[in-house]
Amino acid sequence: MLGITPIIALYALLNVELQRQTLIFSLIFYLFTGFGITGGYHRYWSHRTYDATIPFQFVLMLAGSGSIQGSIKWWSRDHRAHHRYTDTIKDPYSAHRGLFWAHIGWMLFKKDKKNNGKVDISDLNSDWIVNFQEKYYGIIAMFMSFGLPTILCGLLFNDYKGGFYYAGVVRQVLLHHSTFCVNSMAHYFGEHTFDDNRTPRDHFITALVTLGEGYHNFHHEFPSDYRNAIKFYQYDPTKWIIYFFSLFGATYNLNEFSANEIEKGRLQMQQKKIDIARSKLSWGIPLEKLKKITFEEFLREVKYEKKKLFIIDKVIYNVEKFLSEHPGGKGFLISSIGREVTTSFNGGVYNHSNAARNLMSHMRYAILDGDIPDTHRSVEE
Ligand code: HEM
Repeated sequence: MLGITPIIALYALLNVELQRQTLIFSLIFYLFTGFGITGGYHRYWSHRTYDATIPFQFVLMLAGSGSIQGSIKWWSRDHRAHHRYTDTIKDPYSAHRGLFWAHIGWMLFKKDKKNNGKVDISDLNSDWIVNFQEKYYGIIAMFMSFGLPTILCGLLFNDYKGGFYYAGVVRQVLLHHSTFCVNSMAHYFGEHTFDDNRTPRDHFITALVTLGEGYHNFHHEFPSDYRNAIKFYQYDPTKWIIYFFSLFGATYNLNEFSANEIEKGRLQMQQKKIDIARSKLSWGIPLEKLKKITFEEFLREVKYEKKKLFIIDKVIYNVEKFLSEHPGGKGFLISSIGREVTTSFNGGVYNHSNAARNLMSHMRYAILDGDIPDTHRSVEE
């Protein structure tokens, strides 16, 4: 199927006329069958992120079958393994095996069965809709993917041929690759919003292509949430549709992860990024690594060794190289040498900016050991 349908789709694009009504129908049918995968196979059966009435589940099953992506049981089993063993050899579509493998290679090449990650699918085994679909999968999938669109376009617009080729084959090929992008693009492009230990990423473009599944970093962190992005305006039509049907009771118990925990994860990741950026900058010699000298030793160095030192907040600074660069003028610094000038620095003379305080860290010389006689403290001018 993966190899034949793209060739038929290409033939259709080059040879079969596309009517306007058939195009519109194909788009709607694309959304319908796509939602069968994102809202059905994925968020309902694989992750149980919400509950749904039996008729709604049945429609989800039919819609998902129409995308020809295997049975619910097969799809969800592999998907649970993907979550449990993300990026490892037991992950069926591990992104560590390359973009092509994650996108489609994992279905084209034979896999070693001993690498199949074990997951619990007891709930799927006891789900009668899942079992019904498993039993009649071939016939349901063929009818939903090709039969139904052909019949409907034929009866509605007298376009059986367009219905088969465009609403059937072309739609199905596009939908395949849209879903496959969740395993490939969503693990390669975008932001690690909540966790950067594994490959899933958040990206708006991937969300556009995949009916909202592109906020994949969020999804891997909070897979039990029915949403893939928490802000109502973030592009996730699957979330909107599930919510819309909850207004009529067709879906219910929509699970949302604790907002507090989501925010914690986001902030921790931001902190991690800040820490990495910080570590690339020079912040001066850390205070704990400075030598300690007494006030008498400090005075001796100033008097006999002619060092240009002064004290601010118990830290001794050497401003020798800074004298002529000081934006406030050389005079203020020279008159501060051999003194404790905390008050002057913090507003007594001038309240320095954050930039000045950062700059100052590069002039650290020593830590003051003990107290300072009052006669050597800051002056107010
Ligand atoms: C290592 C220590 C010091 C550093 C790195 C430093 C740095 C600076 C910098 C960057 C400015 C520009 C304005 C700003 O960014 O806030 C400035 C302005 C100034 N500083 Fe300092 N300063 C130091 C110590 C002192 C001391 C001890 C005094 C006074 C006793 C002083 C007095 C002034 C004055 C009066 C201005 C000018 C304000 C103006 O007219 O705009 N500074 N300093």
